[in-house]
Amino acid sequence: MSGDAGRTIGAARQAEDAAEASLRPQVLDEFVGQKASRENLDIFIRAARGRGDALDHVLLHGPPGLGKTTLAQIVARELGVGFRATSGPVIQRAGDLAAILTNLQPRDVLFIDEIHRLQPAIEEVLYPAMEDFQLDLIIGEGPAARSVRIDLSPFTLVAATTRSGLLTTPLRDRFGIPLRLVFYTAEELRLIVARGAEKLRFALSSEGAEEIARRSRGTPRIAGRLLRRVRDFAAVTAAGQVVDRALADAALTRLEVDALGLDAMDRRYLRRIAEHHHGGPVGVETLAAALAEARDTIEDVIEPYLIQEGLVLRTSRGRVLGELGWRHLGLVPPRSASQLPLDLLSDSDA
Ligand SMILES: Nc1ncnc2c1ncn2[C@@H]1O[C@H](COP(=O)(O)OP(=O)(O)OP(=O)(O)O)[C@@H](O)[C@H]1O
Repeated sequence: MSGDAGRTIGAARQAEDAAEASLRPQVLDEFVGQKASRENLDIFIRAARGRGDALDHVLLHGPPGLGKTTLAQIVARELGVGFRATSGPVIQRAGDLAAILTNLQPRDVLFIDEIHRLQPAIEEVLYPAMEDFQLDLIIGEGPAARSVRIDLSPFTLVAATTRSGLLTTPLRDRFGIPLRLVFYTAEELRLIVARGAEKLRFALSSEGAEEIARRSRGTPRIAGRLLRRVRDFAAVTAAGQVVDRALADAALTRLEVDALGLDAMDRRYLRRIAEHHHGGPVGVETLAAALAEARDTIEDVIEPYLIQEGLVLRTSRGRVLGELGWRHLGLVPPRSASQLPLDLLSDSDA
């Protein structure tokens, strides 16, 4: 029974992944938004290509679904080199990383997702590999152990993390090109949605695209997902019609995506702070336990957008519901909530 359920979820996930891949931009020019990062990358890629060198190592950081994997693939394509992908938690032993590194061709791109989850011992193997394209391995154990040095082809490490604050300083310092990805504007997302609809041969009006974009939490991955769900909804309820704003709104409302683009989980989070903690401050661990979510999910997936939109504030004493948060829930903020705490934490203090 559980095996079947696992297969079903696996199959659904695979279908979603395939649908997502079909919407991925292939070259830098097709990549919408992230102007500063895109322009910097463009210059560094041209320079590396001109010199025939490997591009310097790139660190992409920012919330999930903003295009880190997509950009890494584009970097390899623009450089005209091979692309190899892995992720921090998958690399269990130094030998796993050594096998990947020794198989790279000159100037290849190695993408490591979730690099903040790399084990410290493996991180140490990465330092000389990144700096001098050399691998120092210990072979054998005890008195017979000896160290061997292997030369690697020059390569580019493109690493992604949702939390650059969790990286050790020596690792962070080894990336010559650190790029921070930010939430997309509604206009950028409208363009992504309109192009996606074109690729899916789905008749969506400009206002329909705008409605989906506005409710995508600043995130292309969510925009792509909502676009596919609106298409499903329209195919059943309004076959053959151009999907306009009203139809998009009806589909999104049915999906419980509200006017600000928040989903049921976002609202549970906000309501918890309002109703159980009088608007906060409340610690993230307390919220995670109450909502039965991992702390990482709260901090990486739920909070960044709510904080950016001013619905929630992060203070040294915990999370506080902002006035907008109260209003969004249709509640009146208690008088003290309008006095903003002065000890707000900056983005990097997690
Ligand atoms: N700038 C963009 N223009 C168009 N589509 C984009 C853009 N960025 C991302 N996408 C789309 O959003 C989806 C998610 O992108 P991607 O997998 O690269 O995100 P990510 O930041 O690597 O997320 P995660 O770190 O969670 O894997 C992809 O389907 C991709 O097509």
